[in-house]
Amino acid sequence: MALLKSIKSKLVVFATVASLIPSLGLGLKSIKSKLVVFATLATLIPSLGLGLLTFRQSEAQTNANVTRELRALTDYAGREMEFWLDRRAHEAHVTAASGAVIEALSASYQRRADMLAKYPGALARYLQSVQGKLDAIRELTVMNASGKIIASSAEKPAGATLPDEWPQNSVTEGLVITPPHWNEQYNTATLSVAVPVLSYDNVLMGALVAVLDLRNLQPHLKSSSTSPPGEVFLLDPDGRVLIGTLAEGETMAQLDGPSLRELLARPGESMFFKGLTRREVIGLADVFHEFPLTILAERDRAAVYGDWIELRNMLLILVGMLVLIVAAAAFQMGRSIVVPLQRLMRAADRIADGDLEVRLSATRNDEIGHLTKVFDQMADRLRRNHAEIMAAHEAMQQQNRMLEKLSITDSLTGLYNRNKLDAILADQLARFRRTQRPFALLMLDIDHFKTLNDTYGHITGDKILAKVAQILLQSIRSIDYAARYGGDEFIIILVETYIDQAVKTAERIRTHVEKLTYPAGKSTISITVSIGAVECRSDDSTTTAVFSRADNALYEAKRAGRNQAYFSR
Ligand SMILES: Nc1nc2c(ncn2[C@@H]2O[C@H](COP(=O)(O)OP(=O)(O)OP(=O)(O)O)[C@@H](O)[C@H]2O)c(=O)[nH]1
Repeated sequence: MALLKSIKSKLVVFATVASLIPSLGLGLKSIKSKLVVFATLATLIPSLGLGLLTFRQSEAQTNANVTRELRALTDYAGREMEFWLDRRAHEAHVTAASGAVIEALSASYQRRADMLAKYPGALARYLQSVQGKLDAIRELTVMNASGKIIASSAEKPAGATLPDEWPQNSVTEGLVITPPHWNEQYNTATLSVAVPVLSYDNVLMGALVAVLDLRNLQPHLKSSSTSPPGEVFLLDPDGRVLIGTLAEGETMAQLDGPSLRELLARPGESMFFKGLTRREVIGLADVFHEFPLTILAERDRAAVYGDWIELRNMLLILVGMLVLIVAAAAFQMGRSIVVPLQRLMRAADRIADGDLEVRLSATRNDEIGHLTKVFDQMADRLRRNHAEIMAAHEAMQQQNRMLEKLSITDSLTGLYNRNKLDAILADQLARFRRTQRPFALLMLDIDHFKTLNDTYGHITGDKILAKVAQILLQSIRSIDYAARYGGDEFIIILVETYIDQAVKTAERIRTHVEKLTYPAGKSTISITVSIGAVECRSDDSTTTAVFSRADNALYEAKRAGRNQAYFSR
């Protein structure tokens, strides 16, 4: 039973732990663990509930059946005992009514010395002969009315202590039974039956006491064919076993006090207790009405409930396995939902982080597969839109760059325009103030350009302007600036340059321009430039001041005959 109990408790603990593990491990936050817990509970509660309910009912039914059978056993034993006693009483009555007994007691009663001397021996032999024929009787003793033993079948008659009221009882009831007890002399459980011996004229002369061997009753306690299974015992008032139906060799202990008291307190009611063989039994007691004798019927509990317990354990194992299977299926189902969802979540996170190169391939045809497909389409559309936006952005940036360039470029020559020139000059002036490193400014003007225009036309004039711009760009460093100031005037800013170096650059430009020849029909155009050069000074408070000084220098160059560079410090 201890083993079965432990299996049962293990299963209960297992089922509880199995249902708790996912919830403990995952804190019931994920869909997966929620599904597992739900499926486990949905399986565990109805199957365990229904199963246990059924088993409770079947246990109650089994209990009722066993109780009924045990009652049948005690009833049967009680009836058999009564029959047996009746038969023994009858045998005692017949013996008591025999002439030998009556005459012997008559002699004693009449105090006839001759008879008294003759009868005891003869009576004893008679009693021995009768007792020898009756299996259930161990001793027959004849007593006179005052309780004195007249004769006995036994050498040492056990005698009997007859109750004080015996003479009356014996006449009226005809029978006195002493409580059964363990008889050391005969080494068996016995009880004594005393029947009155009456004279022929119905006067009580004495009694015949028969000592009955209860072992003789033992085969009658249970019917081998009709009695239900179980063992029957007769107990004395202290709970000691007098006889029982147990097979020979089975050792029997005394019933423990509390169990005995409880059994006696509820006669006919079954209960579980440690039986006489120290095994767990279900049993009930009945009290014999004639005298203090308890009839105990019991059955081995394992034998009664063995099948039931096995079935219950099977149910628990089945439920445990069912829970495991369902939990595993739910876990798998949860996984099949959660894993693709996690894939989708990771992909969504990557998109949220700006990585649009996410592609999921939908391998399933269910809702998740549909969701994955839609997600892929959305990501595709997002990629296309993003590419379009990026292309538009790039185009816009290019346009902006072009616009920016146009806004600072002279369209005819490709040099910086006047606006940009103003900004560059302001910047250089500020830089000079910061670093005290001067820059130089060259102002150029094509000589007699009006005449050239007038002679060869404006288009040729434009081409000459572009050629001069080209020479300017080729003549300066990459850090320097060249701009068209307006009409046929150009400005060059030489960064971190003193006037001496500036004059050299101006001279180089002048020479290049002078050497320039441009074909125009049959003739060739040659041009010259006049250049005014200045170095910025600390008293140049504005860009206009620098321009003004450069303009003056140019004017001086023109005035000096053109095709020359003039500088002022
Ligand atoms: N082809 C062409 N001519 C221009 C352009 N802008 C201005 N001009 C002309 O350039 C001429 C400039 O003449 P000026 O600088 O005043 O006089 P000049 O003939 O060069 O004489 P000096 O400068 O004194 O040597 C004018 O006739 C303008 O019409 C232009 O973009 N293209």
